[in-house]
Amino acid sequence: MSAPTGRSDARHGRPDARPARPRVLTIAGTDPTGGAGVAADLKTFTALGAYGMAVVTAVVAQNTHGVRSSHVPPLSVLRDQLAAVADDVTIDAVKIGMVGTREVADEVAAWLDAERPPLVVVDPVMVATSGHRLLAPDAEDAVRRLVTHADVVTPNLPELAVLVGEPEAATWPEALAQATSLAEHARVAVLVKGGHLAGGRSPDALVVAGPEGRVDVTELDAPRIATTATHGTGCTLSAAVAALAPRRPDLVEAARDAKEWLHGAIAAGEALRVGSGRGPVDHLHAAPGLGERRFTAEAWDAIADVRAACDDLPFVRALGDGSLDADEFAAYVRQDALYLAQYSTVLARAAQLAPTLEERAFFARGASSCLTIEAALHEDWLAAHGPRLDVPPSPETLAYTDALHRAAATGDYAVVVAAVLPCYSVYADVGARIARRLGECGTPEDAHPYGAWIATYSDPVFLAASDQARAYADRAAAYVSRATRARMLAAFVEAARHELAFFDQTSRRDLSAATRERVGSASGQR
Ligand SMILES: Nc1ncnc2c1ncn2[C@@H]1O[C@H](COP(=O)(O)OP(=O)(O)OP(=O)(O)O)[C@@H](O)[C@H]1O
Ligand SMILES: Cc1ncc(COP(=O)(O)O)c(N)n1
Repeated sequence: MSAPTGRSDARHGRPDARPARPRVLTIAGTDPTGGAGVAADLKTFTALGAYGMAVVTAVVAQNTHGVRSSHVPPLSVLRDQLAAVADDVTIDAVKIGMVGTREVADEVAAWLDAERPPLVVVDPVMVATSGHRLLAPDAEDAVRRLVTHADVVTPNLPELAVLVGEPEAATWPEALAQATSLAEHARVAVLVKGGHLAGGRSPDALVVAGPEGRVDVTELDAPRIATTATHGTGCTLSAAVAALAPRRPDLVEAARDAKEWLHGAIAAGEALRVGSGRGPVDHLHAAPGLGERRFTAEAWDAIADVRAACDDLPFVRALGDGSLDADEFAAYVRQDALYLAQYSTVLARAAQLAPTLEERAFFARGASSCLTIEAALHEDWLAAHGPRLDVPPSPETLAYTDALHRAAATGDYAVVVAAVLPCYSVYADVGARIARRLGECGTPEDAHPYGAWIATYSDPVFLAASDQARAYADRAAAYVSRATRARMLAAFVEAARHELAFFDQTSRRDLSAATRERVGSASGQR
């Protein structure tokens, strides 16, 4: 089982009242070149769709070559900043970076005790990539205490060694053993970072100690990128976990997405040409640029052939002009009912993975209404228009539902939303054109044999749901890596092609004849 995402919003007692953008606070030091500390954290929050806030613990004169000086303002300055934020703003998550001194660490720990933010990520910053100390040696105990106030701690290998009081791990298994020991003793999830290991991989792992001595280890592996853009990677990863965790079902999903997103940022970092030392990562690598196309606009263009082909299908034409054989229609409806039962479970998965309460509710309602419609199809339409036929799912139905289940199995919300989208949009699109043609012919809906059915295509409630699903897909696509966006597009196109095959199935394999045979043998009438 995965770790919970965090405590409920005890202070405000209204976890459900969270807006779509989590309000995330960083408490950290500065970097005037913008690669690490609060600057990196605020860029990360913004790039990942969170609202960012910052409390400064230390003013650090540093660049891509190293730290020149560091100044920790009087404690009252820290206290006033923390109070100014907490007195006014509901905080959904906190990321803590450089604390610098024992006094700052203890002050922040006391503030966490008083405020109890729903999610706390501690990056136990001790030494910069350049080798300069960012934590006073006598502050290590205070950082160990601070870690016990966190939900997640994100040490690199030297920091992990200090936290557990052992020599630095030389191998990944040693690092995992130390992370397990920290998770068990400090009762905190440990996102241990293997960036300092030698070799071609840069492994991380989320280690969570559960009840009765159980420990869950989720490895998050990635190839090591040959680059100089590694300044601020630790700051960026912990900030990404804080920004994503309020909108992910658990910490595993948040850590996985944070790592994937950071990987893209590291890969794009050198192209920024910032500084001549170890440069920053590109926090904007996955953000939609000005004028960049929405995912659904791109996806819609990618299935232009499918949409045109739908209009030309004999089934769609006959449905539109009312000449469709009633048995053929019944065979289609039966497959639709079988499809909807499966589609419902995939919508339920989307609800489970959805980042916001609003999206969770939307997809859960969708899952529920699929079952209602499916039951109605059985009870009403098939009962009224022919005997109930327990036909198995057709190859087209199976192929479509298998593709949807595969998308659901990725556990990636963005991919699942893309896969379920054609059932909304292609259906609405084809239906709108059939309904328009009906209107142009002057045929009233109630005079058309399938008028009631066609009316469901253009039902305003269904069209609004279709628009909403599109908006959610665009929102999901705005904060994913290019690789995930490509997976979204592939899932969308595949599902759209299955929509086409689904519409075509009765004419293609003459299910109507098979249906007639069954009807004949079942009822002895034809
Ligand atoms: N060259 C690289 N290629 C791919 N991923 C990397 C690379 N270097 C670091 N990472 C990743 O960046 C994150 C930070 O790792 P690292 O172990 O360097 O932490 P850190 O030392 O706290 O970072 P910082 O450089 O900010 O001090 C981890 O997710 C790690 O796997
Ligand atoms: C204010 C601040 N916080 C953290 C780091 C660590 O980042 P890195 O190890 O990449 O230099 C830093 N350099 N400055």
